[in-house]
Amino acid sequence: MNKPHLRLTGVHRHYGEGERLVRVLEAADLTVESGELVALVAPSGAGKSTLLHLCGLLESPQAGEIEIVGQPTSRLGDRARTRLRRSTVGYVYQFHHLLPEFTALENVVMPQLIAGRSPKQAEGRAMELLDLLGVAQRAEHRPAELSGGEQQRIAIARAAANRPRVILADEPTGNLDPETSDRVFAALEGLIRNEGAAGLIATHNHDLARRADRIVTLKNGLVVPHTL
Ligand SMILES: Nc1ncnc2c1ncn2[C@@H]1O[C@H](COP(=O)(O)OP(=O)(O)OP(=O)(O)O)[C@@H](O)[C@H]1O
Repeated sequence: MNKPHLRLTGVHRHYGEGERLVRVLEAADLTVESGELVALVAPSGAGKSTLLHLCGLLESPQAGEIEIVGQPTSRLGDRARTRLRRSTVGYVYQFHHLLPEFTALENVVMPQLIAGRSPKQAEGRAMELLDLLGVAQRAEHRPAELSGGEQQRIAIARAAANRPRVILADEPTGNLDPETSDRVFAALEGLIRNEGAAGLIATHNHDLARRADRIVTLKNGLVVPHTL
């Protein structure tokens, strides 16, 4: 049975104060179930990155609750938040942020070693993911030796390495050509569905957004259903 792996209830997030006050989210609600892919489409400055940062426990709301796999996070201290984030959330950025001095394989192994997996287990999982994403033959290459699409698929493998229950992606195909965007999106989509993660992907690409189970946008500080 599907369970919500990600749930936001009454979330407020604003920046600045007085004349500089920017209200981004006001009592926003959002639920993403296991294995569900939700596309977030909204104009620049609407608050997509803010919403993803909140879901990924990289920022905190001023009010409201964010639950990850049923665990409320508003009262967690910094260490507990970091632990929960590392064990449950995979984050893919527009620019891959791979470590340049390490190979593709090492980049995917690293977060698993931090999570306490043995090097052998970590390598096995990393190769399985690189294979699934069609970049296994690039395992020993460093990021600078890879194309943009390959780098991004390795970043997806890294985000998925610890079997996160929540996969968040902020414009993951923003700097890729249409064909590569398609492959990268398909890779993310496959992982979310096969591994039963809750997926939230911000994208400006309407064709890709239409492949999601649902599309949402941000309006008057709320997360609302959207049709393209
Ligand atoms: N640290 C901050 N301090 C002040 N204002 C901020 C901060 N972070 C974001 N904002 C403001 O919050 C609003 C939402 O920003 P956000 O980056 O979430 O938008 P976005 O939809 O991701 O935009 P884009 O598509 O251009 O990346 C913007 O008006 C932005 O200026």
